[in-house]
Amino acid sequence: MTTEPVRITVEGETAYDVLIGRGLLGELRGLLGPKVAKVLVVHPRALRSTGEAVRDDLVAQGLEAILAEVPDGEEAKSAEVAAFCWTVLGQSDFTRSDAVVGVGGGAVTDLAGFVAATWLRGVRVVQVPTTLLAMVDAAVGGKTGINTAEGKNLVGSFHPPAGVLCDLDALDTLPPHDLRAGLAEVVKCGFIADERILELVEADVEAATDPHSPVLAELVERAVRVKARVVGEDLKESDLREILNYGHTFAHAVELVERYQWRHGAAVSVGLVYVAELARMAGRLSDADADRHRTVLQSLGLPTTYRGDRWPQLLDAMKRDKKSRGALLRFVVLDAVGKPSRLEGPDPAMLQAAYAEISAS
Ligand SMILES: NC(=O)c1ccc[n+]([C@@H]2O[C@H](COP(=O)([O-])OP(=O)(O)OC[C@H]3O[C@@H](n4cnc5c(N)ncnc54)[C@H](O)[C@@H]3O)[C@@H](O)[C@H]2O)c1
Ligand SMILES: O=C(O)C(=O)C[C@@H](O)[C@H](O)[C@H](O)COP(=O)(O)O
Ligand SMILES: [Zn+2]
Repeated sequence: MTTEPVRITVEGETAYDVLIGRGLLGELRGLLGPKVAKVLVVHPRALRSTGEAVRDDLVAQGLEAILAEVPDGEEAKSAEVAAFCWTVLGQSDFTRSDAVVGVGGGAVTDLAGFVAATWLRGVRVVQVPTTLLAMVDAAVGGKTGINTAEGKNLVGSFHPPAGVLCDLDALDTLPPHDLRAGLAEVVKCGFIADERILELVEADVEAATDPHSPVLAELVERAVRVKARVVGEDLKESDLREILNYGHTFAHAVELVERYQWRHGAAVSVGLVYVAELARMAGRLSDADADRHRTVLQSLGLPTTYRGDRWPQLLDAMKRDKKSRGALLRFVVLDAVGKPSRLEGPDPAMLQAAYAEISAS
């Protein structure tokens, strides 16, 4: 069913719209802009038919559209896959007036954004996120990138999209564990900036995890509004944008140690509990607010503990977090719900003690 979409504008040097609704494919041509003649549609293997539907729709509107099928999940975020996309663009003579469309989860939108940012030093990209996580977070805000052997998102660029289409119909085929993974980023937004998100989850967890419920639609809208406000003010993460990285210092370390076999959202869930424990130990966060992290995330079926025998590897990975400055580890912490701040250079013993608090026995 097609309904009038919610439109959220992300401000900045080149403002763009995030559309949230159902049956939105018809909006894609408009977001691509009038000058575009050729489009590269990047999609994961699992979404071949969705990629083909997008391509056929663009062709029917007189554009030349070419598919680039990439691996599912985190495997798409590699230099090799980016190089494959550059080859397709080169062999198809893509110029600066052409565009890339990313159709998929956050891994694909990160890759597609990176390919668009680097091709001819930057062409337009429109994102069509198909996971909850990509709708509320990855596809919005212009952080693009790929992984290297040493860590997550270590190569990338800030390249805002020309538009984002969050078609909630895509969630119908999303496995429940992927829906939960997306909710971890929604909950993150609740803790850093919009307590109503936490209240909605606490009031009705069934509705929060039902892709057809108006509660989930409201959660998507609220999370996108948080992200849009933050990136609209600080695209390049000079300060404010760091709050979107809440829980991610530990989360990215878990993803690397687990060789990306954990979903990003699941790792974020554990990372949120870790950093809440750290803030509690540093005397910054109350017991009640720290406990609330565990309770809300557990109620959604998200992990809140991690194996207890990986400290050296986790610490090593955390040192390469982008918020680090030289040898100084920096964390986004909360002083209270909705009051993010920073914890710089915490005592190594406290870092390890917080790990002990979340370690599975
Ligand atoms: N750039 C940012 O600001 C930002 C923000 C948050 C996360 N991320 C990145 O996003 C990635 C995680 O994204 P994700 O959680 O969407 O995972 P994902 O992209 O790995 O997708 C998960 C799986 O779901 C499949 N899939 C996608 N849509 C589907 C659908 N509608 N139905 C059925 N299957 C579907 C994919 O093919 C994949 O196998 C990570 O790499 C993370 O670093 C980036
Ligand atoms: O948009 C941001 O800024 C974020 O930090 C959002 C995060 O949820 C996201 O996982 C992001 O990709 C992390 O970026 P990184 O700079 O830590 O690699
Ligand atoms: Zn994230």
